[in-house]
Amino acid sequence: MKILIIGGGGHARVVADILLAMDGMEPQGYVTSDQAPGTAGPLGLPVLGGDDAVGSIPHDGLVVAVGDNATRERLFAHFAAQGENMVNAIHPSAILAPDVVLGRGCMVCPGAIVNTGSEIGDNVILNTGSVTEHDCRVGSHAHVAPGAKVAGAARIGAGALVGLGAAVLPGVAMGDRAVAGAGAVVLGDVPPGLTVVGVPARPKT
Ligand SMILES: CC(=O)SCCNC(=O)CCNC(=O)[C@H](O)C(C)(C)COP(=O)(O)OP(=O)(O)OC[C@H]1O[C@@H](n2cnc3c(N)ncnc32)[C@H](O)[C@@H]1OP(=O)(O)O
Repeated sequence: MKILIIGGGGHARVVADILLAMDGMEPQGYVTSDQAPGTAGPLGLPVLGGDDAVGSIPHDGLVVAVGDNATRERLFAHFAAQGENMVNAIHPSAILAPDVVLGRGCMVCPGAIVNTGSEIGDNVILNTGSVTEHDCRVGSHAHVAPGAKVAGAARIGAGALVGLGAAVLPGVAMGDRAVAGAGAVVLGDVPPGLTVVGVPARPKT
């Protein structure tokens, strides 16, 4: 499948690396206006042009490769509304239990683990070495950052961020667009939009 990578930053480079490691995926290059079309991009893939170029480049699907949740959500909605095939980029070293339900346009990075009974929405990032335990629900456009751990039956709301190395305890619910800062240990539910930090996690002042 010929795949376009929407974005041109570090996150896009990681998506490119994942697609290159997958069987049957042929990443075509980066869709970004930050560099001139035709420029050689990272990992030997070209810069194809800005978002307007997508319609004129032959492809079978695309991945929105932007780390910021709100921007990724906006771009996902834009391209999904145009009928694009939003494909999942799943590194071969990631481990997903056979019954995991994965949405569209997700990125599952090297070493990420998703255990049995979990349901992952659309456009979610499960970053390097993250653990999403059994029976979790991860809402669309959320991000479980590198090394973060989400314990059994926890709920991660749409557009929420579980920061680098953070831990969310069993059954805890993080609301939509809530943020657990890097290293936080989240013991109780977090209201939508609230940022918590520290051990134990408390609202950021
Ligand atoms: C491949 C990749 O790289 S994926 C990267 C994924 N990204 C992440 O995991 C980043 C997670 N983000 C964080 O942890 C951020 O620090 C946030 C979102 C919690 C806060 O960011 P900001 O709102 O910019 O906060 P800011 O840096 O201004 O700090 C505000 C206060 O919170 C404290 N603080 C910030 N982050 C943390 C944290 N993770 N743990 C404890 N305290 C923190 C600061 O020390 C500061 O305290 P002070 O006012 O007493 O000096």
